[in-house]
This record gives sequence, structure tokens and C-alpha cells, in this order.
Amino acid sequence: MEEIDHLGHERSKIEFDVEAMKIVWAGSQRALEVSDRISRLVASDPIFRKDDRTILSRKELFNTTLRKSAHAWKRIIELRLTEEEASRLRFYIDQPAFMDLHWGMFIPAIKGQGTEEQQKKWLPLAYKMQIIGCYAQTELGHGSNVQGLETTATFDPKTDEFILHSPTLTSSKWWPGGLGKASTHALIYSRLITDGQDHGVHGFIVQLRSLDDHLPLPGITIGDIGIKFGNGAYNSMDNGVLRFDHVRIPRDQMLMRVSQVTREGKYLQSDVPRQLVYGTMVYVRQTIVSDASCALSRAVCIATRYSAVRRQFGSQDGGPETQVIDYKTQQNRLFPLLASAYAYRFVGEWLKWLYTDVTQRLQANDFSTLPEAHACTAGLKSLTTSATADGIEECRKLCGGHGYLCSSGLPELFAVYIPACTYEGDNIVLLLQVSRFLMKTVSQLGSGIKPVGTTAYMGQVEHLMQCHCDVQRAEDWLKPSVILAAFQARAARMSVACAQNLSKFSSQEEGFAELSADLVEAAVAHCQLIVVTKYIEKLQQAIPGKGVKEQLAALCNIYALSLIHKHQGDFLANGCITPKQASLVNWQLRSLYAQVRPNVIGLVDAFNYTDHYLGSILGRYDGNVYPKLYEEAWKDPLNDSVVPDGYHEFIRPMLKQQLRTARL
Ligand SMILES: CCCCC/C=C\C/C=C\C/C=C\C/C=C\C/C=C/C(=O)SCCNC(=O)CCNC(=O)[C@H](O)C(C)(C)COP(=O)(O)OP(=O)(O)OC[C@H]1O[C@@H](n2cnc3c(N)ncnc32)[C@H](O)[C@@H]1OP(=O)(O)O
Ligand SMILES: Cc1cc2nc3c(=O)[nH]c(=O)nc-3n(C[C@H](O)[C@H](O)[C@H](O)COP(=O)(O)OP(=O)(O)OC[C@H]3O[C@@H](n4cnc5c(N)ncnc54)[C@H](O)[C@@H]3O)c2cc1C
Repeated sequence: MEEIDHLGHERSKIEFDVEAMKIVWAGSQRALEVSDRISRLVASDPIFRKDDRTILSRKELFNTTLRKSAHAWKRIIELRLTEEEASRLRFYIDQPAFMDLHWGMFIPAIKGQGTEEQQKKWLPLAYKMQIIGCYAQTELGHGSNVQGLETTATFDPKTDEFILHSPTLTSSKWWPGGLGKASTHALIYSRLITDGQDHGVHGFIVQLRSLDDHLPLPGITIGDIGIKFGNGAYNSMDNGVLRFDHVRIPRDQMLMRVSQVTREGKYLQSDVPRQLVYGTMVYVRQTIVSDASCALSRAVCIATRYSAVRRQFGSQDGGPETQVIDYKTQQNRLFPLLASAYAYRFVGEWLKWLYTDVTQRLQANDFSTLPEAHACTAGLKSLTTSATADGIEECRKLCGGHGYLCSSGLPELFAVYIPACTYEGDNIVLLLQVSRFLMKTVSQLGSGIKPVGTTAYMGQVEHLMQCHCDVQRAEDWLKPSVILAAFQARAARMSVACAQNLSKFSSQEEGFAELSADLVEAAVAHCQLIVVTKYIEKLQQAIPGKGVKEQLAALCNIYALSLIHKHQGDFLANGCITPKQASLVNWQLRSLYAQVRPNVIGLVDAFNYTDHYLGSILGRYDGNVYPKLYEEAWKDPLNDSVVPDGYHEFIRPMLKQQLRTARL
């Protein structure tokens, strides 16, 4: 039987080349080919099914994690997948697992902080999965404050070993993914003590479990920390707890690229900055920005397709009701999220370039761009994950009641995504790092040090403090120079205001504590400017395909103008725009919504997500929502029997008792 495309009418209206847009979204023709091939491979393999995840018990769910990970590894070997293909495989399997931490943090940490010798010893074992590693930094008592970690690694010159110890309950390692049940090894961040002196936090490779029977090694207490938010979701991950009781490891298991301990127990610091110990977090924060575009685009794809299928009110003469996507309020909530998904994609691409550049410089002992890389990764991780978490929840609401069903895919996506606002650095703590960087930049203005990179705009601070926005008609808001000037003026004015207010305090520390809410807002303004700038720069490149650039430009304008609307308090209070110009933003936004409306199904089709990956009845490619929702309801285990288990024990006696009481 021929399949009906319930969204066919929508697809017939699309004004741009969707296939060309798929290439832009994927990054290149080759990346699209890899993504497409691997997503189909996953979708067609029954071991990777995920439609039952929300009803499995924790043990069953974890068992599927193990099965899927082992099967994925088998396929990687059999098909000789490249690193890129293997990473796509993990992405499309779409189930958080210990493998993420092994490949995503354990290996990068050894690469970034290990000496050549250490890399030679450990990386081949890790690459062949002969050991499984995790990243164990956070403790029960400290996560954000890394310098406050309490686990100790004390050098014993007699035996040439470090003794790992957990001196307090709060020093127990707590949260590391993969630690609870799967890992054989961990990168333990602990205080280095030599000759009674505390040298602060350093990384150590520690074996936790036997490679023969997986039992914990002597002196090690280890387990899972318990069930987390939401059904399914992040519960496939074995986040763990770990305590050491005087566990000995050889000296050469301290990662020694940044600093070394000699055979005699002497502590040596190399030229490499200490902050490199935090390097793995910079790497992962960068990947999290691209991940945000994936999570948001997934939610937006579901909400957009469903909004085109769903009809409510507005029927005239028995004709069809209005598609909810045609309500301006729906567009005003949904289209800025669609635009944000594209914006985060492009800023993620740029951040990847920045990270690659800083890594190459570090290898050549050029550390000059490290502060900028830290501020950008911290700030953009914070901005994009907060907006994505809120955006997923907004998409759920955009789908009305059906969005609350697990079969919409949105509750699980929300539950699995929201910890991104916390892991790899709490989002507020990270924004405070950005504001520190901004305050330093402002304090150096006029000292001869020219601001570069993402703070280069501060070089024109005098102009930015008094310039006026050049908008008279709504269409003027479409000029990239006008948008950039408004965002630059807002960011510069907010940072300068914070710096001026800070100078009123007797100490910098007191000022930072008192003004931290304002500092966070200044950091957000700076990060939004980066996203807008990188999107505009993307549009300056050649982008092939009929109508593709026009659609991307419309989305860029929607992204920027919806932010101006949302934060108009900042723009107005700082005198960057007038109330009249703020109202022209809304006029222009409405016109942009009308421009993209016929194309929105094409813009979400361009993500090229399979129905398996989306995991949503509401977001099905064919829009065949109602029959599938109806069918799905009958699969619920509660519907296995017509009369529920427990009827005779609980319902019947209640009913009978009421009957007796009524008769009395
Ligand atoms: C089959 C294939 C599979 C493939 C898999 C592929 C990919 C998967 C990828 C990844 C997995 C992704 C997700 C998995 C999910 C979850 C994992 C979660 C893991 C974790 O959460 S790990 C723990 C993370 N913890 C944190 O982020 C803690 C946050 N806190 C900090 O970062 C710091 O403590 C702090 C807040 C920055 C403060 O540090 P402190 O030492 O006190 O510093 P300051 O005094 O404030 O600053 C001193 C100085 O240093 C600069 N600085 C700080 N941090 C950095 C840095 N990271 N890099 C460079 N410089 C830094 C700071 O700016 C100051 O500079 P000054 O010039 O001002 O002195
Ligand atoms: C799902 C998940 C997976 C994780 N995986 C790992 C892992 O693999 N390995 C690992 O080592 N860790 C992991 N973590 C731990 C994670 O990195 C930390 O939880 C995170 O860094 C936040 O630290 P915290 O819990 O100490 O929060 P806290 O710092 O205690 O935050 C609590 C509140 O205090 C506020 N706050 C804290 N400091 C300040 C300040 N200076 N100024 C203003 N406000 C402040 C925060 O904004 C927040 O609102 C994971 C966590 C989660 C949730």
C-alpha cells in the first residue's frame, strides 16, 4: 500500500533546495553522506530499538546500554568505521552510555595532559577498548570549586608510588559517568602532596576494577549513585560513587605534561600554564555547543511538523480548521527556536575551529589564545544549553496535551538534556568566568593592549558608548551592520557599566560578589553578540543551492531580532535603541515569520533526522499522527489486560463497601 504523506501539501510549497540545505546543516557533502548512512544503519538494527526505554526498569535499561555499547563496538570493528563514523554511530544510538565518557573525556584527557610516553602506553589500550575509562573529578562536597577537591594523592618516595585516599565523606567521588558499573580505569583529579606540601589538583590514571573478573581492587569502594530525573533518559548512565582507602599507584600514573614529580619526590612545574589541567573541560564544552543545536533542532522538528498537522478552531462553512502553525503566537514561540537551532549549528562550527586552532598553538607552546578559548567555550556552552533546555520545554507546550505523552519524544528529550545546564560547569558559574574575562578586557582598554578575537569590538568602546541606532523603517532592521552595531553597543555598555560599578567597591572580590547578577547579564550580552556575529559571517560565505542563502538570512534576522525583542530592557535602558525602534523590531519580525512560514517544513527536513532518531509520533516524517498515537496507546503494558491487576484486591472491595454503606 502506498504511504500517504500528510505533510505533502506543506512540502509542495517549499521555495528552496532542501537537499542543498541538508549539506549546509551537516557541514559538507561528505559529512551528510556519513550521517545519512550511519543513521539508517542504526535505524534498521533491532538491537538499537529505543521505543521501550521509558517503561524498562533501571536494571533492564542499564542492560540495554551494555548490549547496545557492545553491539556498537562490534559493528565499529566489523565495518572498520572511522573515528568520525563511530562518533556518528554513538550519536544516532542516542542512549547516554559509559562509552561517551571513555571516548569523550578519558581519552582526550590523556591526550591533552599526558606526556608522549604516557600517551604511548595508555592510548592504544583505550582505543582498543581493552580498558574502559571515565573522568572522575567531582566529589560529594565539591563540583564547581575544583580547587576545593579533597581526595589526596600523596607521594611515597620509599616505594615510588602515590597513595590515593578519600579523607572525608565529602571527598567521595560522586557523579562521574561510567564510574558506577562499567569502568575499569578512571582519571582521578586529586590534590597532589609531596613532602607534606599541597600542590593543588592534578590528574592521575587509576585502575579501579580487575580486568579478569571486574571486581573492585583492594581499597576501593565503588557503586552507582542512584536513579536520576525522568523515565529512561539519563538513567542509562551509571553515574558513580568512589572512595579510596590508601590505594597505591606507580608514580608514572600522574599525568605529567603540565607538572612532574621526580623519583626523589621533587615537584616541577613546566612552562605549560596550570590551567591546562582544566583542558578536557574546554574540549567537552566545545562539543556541547554543537550538541545543543542537535537537541534543539530535534525538538523543533517535532513541534514544527506537529504544528502543521494539528488543526484547532477557525473552521468556516464546514471547511478545515486552522493549522496551529498559522497562529502568529505559535510562530512567535516556534520560529525563533528554529532560528536558534541554525544559529547554534554555525557558532558550534566556529567554536570547533577555535578549539582546533588553540590546540595547535598549545602544541607549539603558544598559550596566548587560551583565555579567549576558555571564555568562549564556557560562555557559549552556558548560553546554548540554557536556551536549548528552555526551548525543548517550549516545544512540548507547543504540542499541547499530546506533547506530554512519552510517545511525543519530548519528555525524554527534556529529561536527558537538562543536566547539560549543570555538567561540564554550572551555567551561572561559567558565565561568571566570562564576566571575569570581560572585566579584565575593559580594565586593559587604554593601556595599549588591543582587544582581539571576540572582544575586538571593545577596541571601539568610545564610539560604542555614544553611537545611535540607525533604524527609521522596519526594513532597516534587516541590515547586518545595524544589527551588529546594536548588539555591540549593548554588550560594550553593559560591560563598561559593570566595570564602573566594580570600581566603587573597596575590593574587586567584594564587587564581584555584590554585582554578580549584573555581571552574568553582561556575559550573556557578550555571548549573544558572538552568536549573531558568527551567523552573519557564515552568510558572507558562498552558500550554493536555490533559495538556501535567503532562508538562512531570514533565520539569522529572526534570531537576532527576537533577541532584541526579548532583551529590549537591556537595549532601551542602555540607550542603544529607542522605544520606536523597539516596536519596529516587532513589525519586521512578523514579516520575517510570513517569509519563512511556507518553508518551515523544509527547514526541519534539512536536519535529515530519521524517525528512529526523532523517536516521536508527533514528529513523524509522514505526519501520520493520529492513527499512530491511537495504535501506540494499546501497546502500553496497562492495556495488556482489560481488567487491571489489582481489581479484585483494591477496586472491587471498595465498590462493594460503598454498596453496603449506600444500603444502610
Ligand atoms: C563511540 C564513539 C563515542 C564518541 C564520544 C564523543 C563525544 C562525547 C563527548 C563528551 C561527552 C559529553 C557529555 C557527557 C555528559 C556529561 C559528562 C560530564 C562531565 C563533567 O561534568 S566533568 C566535571 C566538570 N566540572 C566542571 O566543569 C567544574 C567547573 N569549574 C571550573 O571549571 C573551575 O573550577 C572554575 C569555575 C573555572 C574556577 O576555577 P579556579 O581554579 O577557581 O579558577 P579561577 O581562580 O576562577 O581562575 C583562575 C584562572 O584560570 C582561568 N581558567 C579557569 N578555567 C580555565 C580553563 N578551563 N581553561 C583555561 N583557563 C581557565 C581563569 O580564567 C583564571 O584566569 P585569570 O587570567 O583570570 O587568572
Ligand atoms: C548528569 C551529570 C553527569 C555528570 N558527569 C560527571 C562526570 O562524568 N565527571 C565529573 O567529574 N562530574 C560529573 N558531573 C558533575 C558536574 O560536573 C557538577 O555537578 C557540576 O560541575 C556542578 O557542580 P556542583 O554540583 O558542585 O554544583 P554547585 O556548585 O554546588 O551548584 C549549586 C548552586 O550554586 C550556584 N553556585 C555555585 N558556585 C557559585 C558561585 N561562585 N557564584 C554564584 N553561584 C554559585 C550554582 O549556580 C548552583 O545554582 C555530572 C553531573 C551531572 C548532573
